[in-house]
Amino acid sequence: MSSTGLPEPWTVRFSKSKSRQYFFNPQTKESQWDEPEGTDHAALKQYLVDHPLRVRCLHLLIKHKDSKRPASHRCDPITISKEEALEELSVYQHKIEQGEKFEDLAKSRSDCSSFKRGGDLGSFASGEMQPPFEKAAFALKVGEVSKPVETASGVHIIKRVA
Ligand SMILES: O=C(N[C@H](Cc1nc2ccccc2[nH]1)C(=O)O)c1cc2ccccc2s1
Repeated sequence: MSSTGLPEPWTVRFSKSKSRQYFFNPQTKESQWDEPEGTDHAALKQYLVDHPLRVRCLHLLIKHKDSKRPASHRCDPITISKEEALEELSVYQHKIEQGEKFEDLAKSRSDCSSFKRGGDLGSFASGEMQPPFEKAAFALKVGEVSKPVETASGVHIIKRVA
């Protein structure tokens, strides 16, 4: 039995088209919706808590002059340095720690087009977002807020919501 609770060599994956998890056997190339015979259901449940297949996050992005797309609905072009962006982000980090609503802060300040949705990026799987963002997002527990995360887009605070 592997740490997944599934009998070897079965793995658990996520079907985007059907928006649900499925099970895949890399040896036989079989795939199926139902848990394979002999699955330890409690162990699989815990595994998926510790290794979510997808997460849903809000984020607040502050871009800087070296961002890969230094443009924003808020102002063009973006001229602040990365250090200034990090300085400003720490102000928002403090506001969040003081209980201000993440969505409101993202709506008013984020340079990502997701600002319209309170910074909501929807749910995503591994491989869909820039690696530093993915690493930080998947390390969060539901409800947790990250420390500043740097990507090619700028500097972010991430809140995992699911
Ligand atoms: O890449 C996007 N927006 C970029 C900025 C950006 N770069 C990111 C990098 C990682 C995660 C989110 C990110 N947002 C932009 O507006 O210049 C996305 C916008 C949206 C909007 C809704 C859902 C997903 C996404 S991903």
